[in-house]
Amino acid sequence: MGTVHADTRAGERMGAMGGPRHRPTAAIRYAVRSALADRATDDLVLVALSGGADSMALAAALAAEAPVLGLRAGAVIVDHGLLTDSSELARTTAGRAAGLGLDPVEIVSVTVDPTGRGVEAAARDARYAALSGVAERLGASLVLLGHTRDDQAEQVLLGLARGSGARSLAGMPSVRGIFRRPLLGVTRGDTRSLCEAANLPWWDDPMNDDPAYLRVKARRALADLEGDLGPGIREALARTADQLREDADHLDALADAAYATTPPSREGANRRRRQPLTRDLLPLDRWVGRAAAGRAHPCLATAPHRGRCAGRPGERPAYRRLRSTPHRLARAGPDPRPRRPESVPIRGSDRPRTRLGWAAPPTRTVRSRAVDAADMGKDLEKVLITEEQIHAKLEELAGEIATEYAGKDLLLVGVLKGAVMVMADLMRALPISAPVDWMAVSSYGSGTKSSGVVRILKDLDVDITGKHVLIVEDIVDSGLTLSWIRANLASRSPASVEICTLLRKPDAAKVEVDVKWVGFDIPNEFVVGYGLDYAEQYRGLRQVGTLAPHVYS
Ligand SMILES: O=P(O)(O)OC[C@H]1O[C@H](OP(=O)(O)OP(=O)(O)O)[C@H](O)[C@@H]1O
Ligand code: HPA
Repeated sequence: MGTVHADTRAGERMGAMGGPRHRPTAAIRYAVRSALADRATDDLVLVALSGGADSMALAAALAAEAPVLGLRAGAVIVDHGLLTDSSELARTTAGRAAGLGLDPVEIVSVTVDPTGRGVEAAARDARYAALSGVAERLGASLVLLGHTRDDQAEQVLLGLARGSGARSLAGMPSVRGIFRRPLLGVTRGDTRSLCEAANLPWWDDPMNDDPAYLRVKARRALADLEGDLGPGIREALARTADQLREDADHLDALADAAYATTPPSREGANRRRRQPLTRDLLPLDRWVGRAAAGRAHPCLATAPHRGRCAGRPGERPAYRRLRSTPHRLARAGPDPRPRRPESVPIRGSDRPRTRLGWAAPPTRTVRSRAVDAADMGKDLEKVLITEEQIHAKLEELAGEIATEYAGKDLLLVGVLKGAVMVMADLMRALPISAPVDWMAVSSYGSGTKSSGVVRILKDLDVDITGKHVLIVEDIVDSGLTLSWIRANLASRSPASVEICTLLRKPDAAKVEVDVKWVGFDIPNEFVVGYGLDYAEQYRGLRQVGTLAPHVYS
């Protein structure tokens, strides 16, 4: 890496740039000024400089605009080492950048390893990594890239040829992380024109003429198309990219919203298939993601499905591909792989798992069998809270709750299934009458890990706008469920949202939840009874306790 310092001729160069009456110069300077408008005084902005006309014009505009906006401006030249004279070219370009008044100017040498993906992709990855690295080291807040409308048109054409959906037709975004592309609205002709007006030399990368590269092929194809279809083709393709980007963003936003309200896919592919498409569609990319990890029905683990998910973080599979998934499942029939045994092994943990991934006492296997009611008590190792204690506590809480909500429009919201007992007894203890509604939720978590993101399995039947909502729960353990539910309900414009829980494990808290009424704080042990289950058993116990080791063996 080398550093070249600025010379003092920058002002002269700027004066020679063509001035406001030179249309391409004005357009490029305006584009750069707009891209910098949100920067704070003294921010450092870098330009990624290849030495070609596009990036030289961008560098000149940055050098002219930055001082006006109170910003610092520098340049980074990435030497890909792909040409024999690449280091000399890099040095020359650095000298030109310094001549524009950019400071600092840095050259970064990268190694391009094309194995398995081609030179273009490997060079791009190496370049972006190098640019990010320099920006971070220098504390730059932005890196400007010199892609023009012509590059955008080529990008869209390449996306069209790939046939891979809206996101790839959306072309290059003008903003991605620290990178900005201010010149997407100007043409390659404009950048050359600015360079000529400013008497700025540039060099043409011979790789830009090598038909071995896809981009060069696209450039030539576009030139042909322009001949046949008229000169507006580049602009039209770039406009298509803008429109499709908005569409793709909107679909992503719809997908996120749908995730928040669609039932989960716990029970497997066959059940999911029966759900209506509208609700089913967007969570299907979760299925496709599972396919990538080999966990879903094997018919989903095909290359296209995998390919759309794996290795492209942040990109969703195309709508059409998702839409085909239920049909694939329907055609493929049941999963041919051996089914899980009836017993459910407890993976990766010595505690049973809930929907949010917490665990319980030493455990190997849970038999999914009915437990004789008479045996339930025998399966307890220790009773932590007796039936009498529970009822006394609920009477006490009910009194406080009645005082708090006297004369108010109260709605009790129970969280299925564990809260059934608490709700039933609390309602009967309440001296006021209040309607009740239920929610059922499930975590997005996979395996024994929870993301803490919850999905609604069953939503409330009623609108809670203006109502005082009291969430009634059996237990607050990690707090993840309740903090999510509370935030979700709070977003529906109720008059208030409070929580009442019979049990709380202060030592298990992963997030702080403000619980207004707590029956008992208990130690961080796995408990059952009074609505709380272990593998769906023991909910009917009248007391709360811990299970004996023989249950887990
Ligand atoms: O504080 P957290 O770690 O989020 O755990 C609390 C949640 O766990 C229990 O539900 P569970 O997932 O066992 O479902 P269930 O009510 O159907 O038994 C309980 O009813 C809470 O909703
Ligand atoms: N037991 C049963 N269900 C639970 C628990 C527990 O300790 N914590 C959260 N859900």
